Amino acid sequence: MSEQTRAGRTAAVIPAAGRGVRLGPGAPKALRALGGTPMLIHAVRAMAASRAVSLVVVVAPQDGAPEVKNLLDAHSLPERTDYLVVPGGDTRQQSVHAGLEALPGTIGTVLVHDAARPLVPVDTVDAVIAAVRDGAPAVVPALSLADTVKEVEPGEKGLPEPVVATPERARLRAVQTPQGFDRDTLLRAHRTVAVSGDGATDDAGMVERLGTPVVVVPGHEEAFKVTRPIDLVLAEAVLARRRANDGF
Ligand SMILES: Nc1ccn([C@@H]2O[C@H](COP(=O)(O)OP(=O)(O)OP(=O)(O)O)[C@@H](O)[C@H]2O)c(=O)n1
Ligand SMILES: C[C@](O)(CO)[C@H](O)COP(=O)(O)O
Repeated sequence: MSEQTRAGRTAAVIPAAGRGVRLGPGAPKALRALGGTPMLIHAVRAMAASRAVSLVVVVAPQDGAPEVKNLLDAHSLPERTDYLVVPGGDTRQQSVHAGLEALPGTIGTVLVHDAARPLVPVDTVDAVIAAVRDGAPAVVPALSLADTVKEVEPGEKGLPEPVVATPERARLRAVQTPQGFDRDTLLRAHRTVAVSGDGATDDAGMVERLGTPVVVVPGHEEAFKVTRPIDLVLAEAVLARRRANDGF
C-alpha cells in the first residue's frame, strides 16, 4: 500500500498559523517581512522550487485564511504548482493535521515545512523527497550540534538548574524541516497519536511513536528556524548575500 501511494504526487504542508511570541510583538510570524517579502512567501517558494512538489497547502492563522489567500495571489509563484489555504489550530500539530486532512487522495508523499524556515535550499527539499521515494516512510533533515548539550532538572526561571546528564554529542542531531513522509503513515500518526508529551514537537516524533522507523538526511545551515529576534537578523543577512550573489 505504502509503495503504491508513494508512487503518487508530492505535496508540501506549511504550518503558518503560529503567533511568533518568541520573536516579539507584531504581526503573526509567518506574515512578517524578510527582505521586504512575507516569510511565508519565501517558505512557499522554497517548496514550490522543487519540481517534484505539485501542491502546496498553507495552514493559515485561524481567522487569517482570506488574508493568506490574497497574499499568495499577490506574489509570483511557480504556475506548475497548485496552492490551497486552510485554517489552522491552536497548536502546531493541530495545524499540520488540518493541512493533512485537506490533501487529495492522489498524494503519496507529503512534506511538512515550517513557514518559519524561509530559506531552506531546494537541494535539501529534493534530498528529503528522494529518500521518501526510495522507500523510507519518514525522513528528517538534521545537523550535528556545535554546542555540548546538558540534560537538567528544570527549575524556577533564573535559578541554577542541576545537571542530570551530558548526552554523547556525536549521537545527537538538531532536526529541521521539511520533514518527508509516506502520506498514509503521517496521517495515521496524526489520527492516532496523542499530540502532547515527548515526541510531539515535530511530525517525525509522532511517527516514531507509531513504532515506524525514521531516518535522518543531512540538513542545511540556512534551513534554520526564525524563532527569536537574532534569527531574523541572520535571515536578512543570508538573503542579502543570496541576492548579491544572484546579481539583483
Ligand atoms: N498553532 C500553531 C503554532 C505554530 N504553527 C507553525 O509552526 C511553525 C513552527 O512553530 P514555531 O516556530 O514555534 O512558531 P510559533 O508557534 O509561531 O512561535 P512561538 O512559539 O514563538 O509563538 C511555524 O511556521 C508556525 O506558524 C502553526 O501552524 N500553528
Ligand atoms: C518541527 C521543528 O521545527 C523541528 O525542529 C520544531 O520541533 C518546531 O518546534 P517549535 O517549538 O514548535 O518551533
